[in-house]
Amino acid sequence: MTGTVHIPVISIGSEGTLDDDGLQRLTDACMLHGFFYLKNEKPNGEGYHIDPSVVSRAWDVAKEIFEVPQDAKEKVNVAHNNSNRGYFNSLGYLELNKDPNGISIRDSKEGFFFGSDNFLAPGNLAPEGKEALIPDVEAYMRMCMAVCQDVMKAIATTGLMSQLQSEEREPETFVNKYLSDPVYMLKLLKYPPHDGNTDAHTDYGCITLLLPGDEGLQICVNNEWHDVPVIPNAFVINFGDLLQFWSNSVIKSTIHRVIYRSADPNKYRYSIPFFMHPNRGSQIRAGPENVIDSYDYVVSRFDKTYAHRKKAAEEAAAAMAAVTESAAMAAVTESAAMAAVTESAAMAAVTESAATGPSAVSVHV
Ligand SMILES: O=C(O)CCC(=O)C(=O)O
Ligand SMILES: [Fe+2]
Repeated sequence: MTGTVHIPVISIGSEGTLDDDGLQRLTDACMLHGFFYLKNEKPNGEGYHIDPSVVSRAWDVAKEIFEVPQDAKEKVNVAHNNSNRGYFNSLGYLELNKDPNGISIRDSKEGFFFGSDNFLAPGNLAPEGKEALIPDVEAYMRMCMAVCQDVMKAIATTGLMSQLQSEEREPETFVNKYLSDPVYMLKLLKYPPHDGNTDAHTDYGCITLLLPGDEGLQICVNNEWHDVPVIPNAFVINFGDLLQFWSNSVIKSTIHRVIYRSADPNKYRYSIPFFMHPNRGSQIRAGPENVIDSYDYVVSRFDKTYAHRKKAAEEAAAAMAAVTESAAMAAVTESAAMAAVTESAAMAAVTESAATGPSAVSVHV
């Protein structure tokens, strides 16, 4: 069942700040469903926070990158690397469905993963012949990062994150400590016209900035599904599980999904979600005894969600175990060698002392 829910609309101008009305709407959005629309302009319609030409290039790339034969996509499949970059389809999902009514919809989209250099391993991928598209995606990601930093700065000032120390609520201090070099990733997604789906889920991290190319996004409120209609030239922003944890559940990470059905058999749905998380090494506090490492948390969610990541995590754990074992073996060998050296020194000393009679040299073995 679908109906409408209140999703605030907030305008942000080129300088990235919000007026009092914007801050109030942001507070409402955080506490209500953790979803809001972000208009890419000041309330009076002037000034762009994200350059429209960068957005328009991102759309061009989203469409063009899929226009290669399937085997060219498969050559850059995420399963072939440990950096979670490249092509994926929904065959590899392990954990998604969070529909409170237990209804699972077959995830049917395909996509390309991109990310910041500090996520797993640097270097973005595109199919052979499409490598020139990568800088446009990277430019778009940097723009998204700046917007998400501004939204997070504003949130830090609202008092909704009660675990922040008082000086951390100061926007520049907050950004310098937690978001100066954030971990981020982006997906270019393509949904088929007849049954384009993303199964019910919550996002993992802090903040998601979505460019939805068409209708289909829904959020789950009180066990019922509600449409999130497209507003032209507006992004949809929502918050993830890490921010919910960080704010002691004051900021909501709401279950959402995509169900796309087009009457036009040629009308695919494209969308571009961008996900941002704190700097590597950030310790996220929800209470004195409740602290997690943001990066470990995000990677562990990836490892649970995707078959290729689960495999990579298992291989990494096996490699770690082998290293630990060989280090243990080396330590054993070394200590045997040390013992042999010590023993032979002792023997030499004994021999020497036997030859020279009692001496002041004491030998510890
Ligand atoms: O495609 C969309 O509109 C939303 C996708 C989404 O929720 C996600 O990738 O986390
Ligand atoms: Fe999502």
